Amino acid sequence: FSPGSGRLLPYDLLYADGVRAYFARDWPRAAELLQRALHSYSQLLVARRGCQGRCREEAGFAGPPAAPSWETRFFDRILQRAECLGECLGRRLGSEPSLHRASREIQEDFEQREPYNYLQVALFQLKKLDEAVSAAHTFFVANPQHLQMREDMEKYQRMAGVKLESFRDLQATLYWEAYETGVQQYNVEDYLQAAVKLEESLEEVLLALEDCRALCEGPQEDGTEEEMQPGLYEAIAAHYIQVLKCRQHCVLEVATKPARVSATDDFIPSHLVLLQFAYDQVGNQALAAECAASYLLFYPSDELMLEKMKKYQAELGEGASMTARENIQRYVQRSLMEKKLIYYAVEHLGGTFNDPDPWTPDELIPGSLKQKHRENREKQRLENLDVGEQEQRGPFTFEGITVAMDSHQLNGSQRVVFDRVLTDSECKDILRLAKLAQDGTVNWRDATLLLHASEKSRKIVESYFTPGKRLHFSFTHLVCRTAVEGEQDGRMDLSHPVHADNCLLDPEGKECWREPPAYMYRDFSGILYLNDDFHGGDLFFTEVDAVTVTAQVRPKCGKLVAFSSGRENPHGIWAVTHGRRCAIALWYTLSPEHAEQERMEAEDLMRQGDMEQELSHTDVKEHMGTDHSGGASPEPPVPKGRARSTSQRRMSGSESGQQPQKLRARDEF
Ligand SMILES: O=C(O)CCC(=O)C(=O)O
Ligand SMILES: [Fe+3]
Repeated sequence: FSPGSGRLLPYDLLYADGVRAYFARDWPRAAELLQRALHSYSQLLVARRGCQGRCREEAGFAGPPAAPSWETRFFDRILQRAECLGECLGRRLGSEPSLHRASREIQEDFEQREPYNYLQVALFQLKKLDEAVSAAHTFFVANPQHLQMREDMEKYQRMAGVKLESFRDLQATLYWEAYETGVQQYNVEDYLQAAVKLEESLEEVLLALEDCRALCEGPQEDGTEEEMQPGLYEAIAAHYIQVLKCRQHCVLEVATKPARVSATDDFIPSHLVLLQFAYDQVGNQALAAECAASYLLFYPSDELMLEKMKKYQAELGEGASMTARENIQRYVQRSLMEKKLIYYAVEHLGGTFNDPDPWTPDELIPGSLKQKHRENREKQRLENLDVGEQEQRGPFTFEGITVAMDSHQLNGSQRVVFDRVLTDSECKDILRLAKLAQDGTVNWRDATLLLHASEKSRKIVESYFTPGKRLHFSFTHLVCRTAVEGEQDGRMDLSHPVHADNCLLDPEGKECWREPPAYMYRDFSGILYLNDDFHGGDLFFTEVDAVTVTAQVRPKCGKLVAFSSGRENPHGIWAVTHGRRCAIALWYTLSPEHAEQERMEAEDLMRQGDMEQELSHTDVKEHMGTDHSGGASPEPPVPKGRARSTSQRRMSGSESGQQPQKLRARDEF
C-alpha cells in the first residue's frame, strides 16, 4: 500500500456493477469488477487501521489527558483526531471517506465473502480454472453449509486440470493454521515445534485483535432513531460504550474460525497454557515461568499454575525475574479497564453487556448485575439445552414410528422428520402403482394402500403439529422425478426451485406474499418418500433469502418430512442426477372449506368399490422440473438463489403441486 496511490472506488458501487455484469453474463467485466470490489474493500480496511493507529499518536492520545481545564484540552484532541482521521483516510482513499460507507447489507455480503461466489462463476466461464477454484474455496471456507457450493467443490475436485494448490483460501487468517499445527505437534509431543508454532499464532492473534479493535471506531450503529436525541455527554458516552463493547467483542472475533458460530474458549490464555507446558518439556524453565506468570494474569488463583510458579522459583533461584510478558500485561490491563467502564455504564445508564471472557474477576462485576449475569447464563444454558418440541406437545404415540429429527435438529421452526411410516413392501407396492399409472392399469389394492398411507401421514402430522385440531387434506399427489441418462457431472440446478408452499417467496425482499396464485390456505406440508435408489434429489430448507441452506433431508422409503407451509419453511429439491425419485406430496389445511373435495369423493367411491375413479384425487407426475436438462458438458455453477431469483419468484407460487398438473394427470389415468 502506498499513500496517494490513486483513487479508490467505493466497493459497494463496484460490487453492484459486478453483479449487474454477472447477470448480463458479461463474464470478463463481472470478474474484473468483482475483483476490484474485493480489492477496494480490503484497501479500505487497511486504510482505516492505518489511520486509526497514526491519528492516535498524532493527536497525543498515547498518554493520559492533562489535568487543567481538561474539557477544552480533551475536546481539542478529539477535534484534532477527527480531523486527522478524515484527512488521512481521504488521502489514502483518494476520495471523500463518507463515499465508502456501504449499507449494512453490503457490508455483510463482504463479511460473508459473498462476492467470491459470483467471482468463481465468472472466472469459470472465462476458463480461468485455477482462479475460479481459489475463489470458490475462499467462499466455501466461510460458508460450508452452502450445499450448492459443496457440490461445486466436489465437481472442481473431480475436474481434470485443477491443481490441488488452487484450493486455497484467499482471505485466510494465518494464525489458525499456525495454531492448529501447534496443537497437533503438541499432541504428538513435539514440543519444540509446538512452541514455535504457538508463539507464531499468539503473535498473529494479538495483531489481528488490534486490527479488529481499530475497526470499532467506525460510524455509530443506528437503532436509536426513536429515542430522544441525547445531549453532548450522553451521546459521547453512548457511542464510546458502543466502541468499547465492540473492542471487547474482538476477542471472540479472532477466536472464531471462519464459518464457525462459536469461538474457541479462552483463546489467548490457552495459548499460554500450551506454551508453558511445551517450554517446560523442552527444559526452558525461564520461558515456561514467563508463560505461567502471564497465564496467572487471567486466572490469578489457578492453583496448578501457582504450584508451577513455586517450582520454577526454586529451580531458577531467587534472583530470577519470572514476570509476565509485557504485551500480555498490557492486554489484560486494558481489557480490565474497558470492562470496568462498560459495567459502570450498564449499571448506571442501562444497556447490556455480554462479557466475552470467562476470566473476568468477580469483583469487577457490579453486585446488582451479578444476579442478572447469572440469570442470563442460566437462560443461555437452558436455551442450549433445547427444550424439545416433543416435551411441549406431549408424548408422540404411533406404533413403530419415530421422530428422526425435530425443528431444532433441522435448524428451523415447525419442521419434523419421521421414520418408518411405511414398510419396504408398502413402498414397493405404491411405487408399482406409479409405474402402472403410466399405462393406465391401476390395481385396487395399491390404490387403497396409497389412500391409507396418506391418511396415516395426515394423522401423524395432525397429532404432532395441531393436536386437538382437525387437519384436512388440501391436496395430495404422487410425484416421480426422473433423471435423464448420461453425463450428469455438471448438474448444479434444482429439480424444484426454492419456494414456500402457501406464499410467493420474494428472496430479495425477504418476504413471502400470501396472495394468489399461492395456495394460501395450505397450513402444513408433508412429503412421504418411497425410495432412495437415485442420486441427488435431496430436499433442503433455506432461510427466507432462498440462499442459506439450513437443513437437508435424504429421501428414503417410509420417511415423512412435515413442516408448516409458510415463509418459515422455504424449500427446494436438488437435481435428480440418476434414477427416479418418487414421493407422495401432501398438503393440509385447518380450514374445512378448503378440504379436498375430490379426496372425500374418492374415499366415498372407494367405499362403494368403484374402481374406475378411485384415484381421481391423485396426480402422478413424471419428468417434472428440470431433470431432463442435463447437458454433456459441465454447466457453470450458479450462486444459489440469486441467479435464479427472478425465475424463482415467478415459479414459487405455481410450482407446488398445482391444480393444472392435476387435471393433466387425470387424463393419464
Ligand atoms: O418432493 C419433495 O421433497 C418436495 C416437493 C415440494 O416441495 C412441493 O411439491 O411443493
Ligand atoms: Fe413444496
